Amino acid sequence: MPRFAANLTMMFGEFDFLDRFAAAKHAGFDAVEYLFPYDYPPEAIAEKLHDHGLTQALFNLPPGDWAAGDRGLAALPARAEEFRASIDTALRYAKATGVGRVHVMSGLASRQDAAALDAYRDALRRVCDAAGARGLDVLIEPINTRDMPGYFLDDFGAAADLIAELGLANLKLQFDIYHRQILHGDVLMGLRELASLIGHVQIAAVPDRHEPGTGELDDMRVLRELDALGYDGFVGCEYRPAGRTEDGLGWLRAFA
Ligand SMILES: O=C(O)C(=O)[C@H](O)CO
Ligand SMILES: [Mg+2]
Repeated sequence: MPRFAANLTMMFGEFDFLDRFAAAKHAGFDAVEYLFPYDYPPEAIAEKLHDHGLTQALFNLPPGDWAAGDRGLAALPARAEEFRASIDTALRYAKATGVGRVHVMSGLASRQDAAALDAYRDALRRVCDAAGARGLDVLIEPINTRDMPGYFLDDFGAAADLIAELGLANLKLQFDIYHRQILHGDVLMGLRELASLIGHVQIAAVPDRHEPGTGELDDMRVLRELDALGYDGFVGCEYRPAGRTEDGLGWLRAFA
């Protein structure tokens, strides 16, 4: 049975970030994820997790300067030093929060650019090595280029090929159902074919990224498929609630 994690970057926006932990617990979640914890000291996050009995499911490595347009550093040869420093930062937060996996964003680059591809391979080897020594998995996530134009990793097949090529035991696929449907469709077959590579799943309705069950896919059927495949990892609820977060949780209560 998948375990659901509230994505505190997108959900519970009615509250300040540090108050979203309590709100998620109150709404029935036992786990949380978010994009970045770095605006807050690791101890502050750890305290919230502890106080509310929450498991940290996932967060991302620092992505560079998000406000200036960075969307990760891993495939950017000119930012290799910054990427190395970002691993140390993420691992400090990993230690404090007890998270079991971190997502590495590739950045904006072309996969046809040999230097970018080399930088990406090097970056993944490096982060998998450092994270693996602490028992953590590293995730890569194909992201659709309507939401993130120019994103390097915009193809599930390319992600699977890279994981196979690199052969790193703790490198896994972050299967975001929303991105998969926009990029390729064929969601159930994608889950079946890639099941052995999947280290984390996220869900949102397509195309508006609202609550599951409000878009073009039968999200309940997708979740049942995950269950049938024996997936017992986290499903991050990475959607923007159409209204108050709490009012839109009927889909979750219906599934659980
Ligand atoms: O956008 C997503 O789907 C993600 O999961 C990334 O972590 C951030 O863009
Ligand atoms: Mg995602």
